[in-house]
Amino acid sequence: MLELLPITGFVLAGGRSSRMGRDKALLELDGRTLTEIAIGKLREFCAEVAVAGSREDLSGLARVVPDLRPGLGPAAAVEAGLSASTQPWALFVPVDAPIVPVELLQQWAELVLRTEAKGSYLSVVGQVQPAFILLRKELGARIGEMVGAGELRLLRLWLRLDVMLGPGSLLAVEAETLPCTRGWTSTEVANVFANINTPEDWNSLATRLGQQNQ
Ligand SMILES: Nc1nc2c(ncn2[C@@H]2O[C@H](COP(=O)(O)OP(=O)(O)OP(=O)(O)O)[C@@H](O)[C@H]2O)c(=O)[nH]1
Repeated sequence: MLELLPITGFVLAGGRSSRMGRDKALLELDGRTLTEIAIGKLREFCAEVAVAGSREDLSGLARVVPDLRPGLGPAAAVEAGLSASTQPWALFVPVDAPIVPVELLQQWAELVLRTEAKGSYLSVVGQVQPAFILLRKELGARIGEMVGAGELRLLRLWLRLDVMLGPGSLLAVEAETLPCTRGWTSTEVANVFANINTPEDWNSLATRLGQQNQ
């Protein structure tokens, strides 16, 4: 069994799922919802696991932390999560990226927690994955100010935070450099981050996994 890290792991499970046309958090793969799949991964290495979103319907699965500013997107969920975290670090993963390997998340977190960094984001062949977020809890107030000032796009939030905290404070980790992706092509690495936004994305994932869409 892996050692649990001092992290509250949040599954980002709010949002409108408008492109999908049905609630992405409740889609099922192999008899488990995407929320259950994400929670299961975080439980393997995070000391606490919670759902970020105004989702009382998911409260049977884990502690639910409602958005402080509902309807404003994932940045507002990050604000709420940092404030509610019981651990010194908070990790956020989107519910709609169900095939990201747990080893990748865990190896990323272990690497970051060994550094002095204040936070980290993952990147894949030069592309930032803005919804995979690891931040020290102490950044909650600053993030709250930024979100309160209308900075709701995660990518812009990262850029501003980078400037505000100074060089080296945020660690960009390339997923290709983690031990668990050794020997993978860059396409294979990028593929595991593919998130599910539309029925077409969902069907092609199900086809790829050789499973029946439910
Ligand atoms: N807690 C919370 N999570 C959100 C919110 N908006 C999006 N998310 C989550 O963030 C991740 C990425 O969401 P998107 O696909 O960009 O947005 P979405 O609203 O779910 O879907 P669309 O309506 O199709 O854009 C998913 O895991 C969502 O569940 C929000 O307002 N609150």
